[in-house]
Amino acid sequence: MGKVYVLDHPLIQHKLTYIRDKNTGTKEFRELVDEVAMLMAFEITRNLPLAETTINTPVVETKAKVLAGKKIGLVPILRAGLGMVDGMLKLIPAARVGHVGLYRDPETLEPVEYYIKLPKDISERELIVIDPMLATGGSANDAIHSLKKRGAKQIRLMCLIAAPEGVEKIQEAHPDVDIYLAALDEKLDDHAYIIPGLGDAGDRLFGTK
Ligand SMILES: O=P(O)(O)OC[C@H]1O[C@H](OP(=O)(O)OP(=O)(O)O)[C@H](O)[C@@H]1O
Ligand SMILES: O=c1cc[nH]c(=O)[nH]1
Ligand SMILES: [Mg+2]
Repeated sequence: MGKVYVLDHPLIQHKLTYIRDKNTGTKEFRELVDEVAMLMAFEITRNLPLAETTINTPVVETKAKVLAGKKIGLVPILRAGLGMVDGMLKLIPAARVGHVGLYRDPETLEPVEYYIKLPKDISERELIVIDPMLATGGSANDAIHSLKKRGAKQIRLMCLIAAPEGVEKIQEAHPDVDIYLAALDEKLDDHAYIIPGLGDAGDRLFGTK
């Protein structure tokens, strides 16, 4: 079964509080999501392999470490996932970015895919699927199925906030996928919104409500 990591770094937790606050406006919300995504990228890249190289400092020749060149792909789920891409690219600037467009039908709560565009070599990349919200898990589940159908082999999922229902769904459907969160919340409400959550991530990011 996939592991669940809650990234409890104090800076992530502090910023998440302001992201949740309904009095935080669009500009600040966007900036905070960007910052938290960057901090989460720092944590999620902890296990990247290193290689040894030889360099010359101004004083002496020495052995030093460089990234071993593991290929990474970021896959935001549109729309809300877009808000986390730039923050992650600040730390992983060479990552390729694929896009999966999905929205959750407000009546059926079923995800509807409307767009997909991925780097050609996804089977060679470690993919990080990004979405601020993991609620029922339907959207992330579909996105991951879509990626696997197209050859993806190594996938991780990174979200700001998850409900236990969403985590369970991904763990059941994709036991090979580890999940990285800033918070694991209490439950879903009757409209499948996360409680306490942050409201509608896409609307708050793009000011559409
Ligand atoms: O786990 P689920 O129950 O599937 O819900 C989570 C999905 O809902 C939100 O997207 P939404 O459908 O609001 O689309 P948007 O990003 O375009 O606003 C969110 O960004 C996730 O993609
Ligand atoms: O709480 C939720 C659930 C789904 N999508 C959101 O944006 N927020
Ligand atoms: Mg939305």
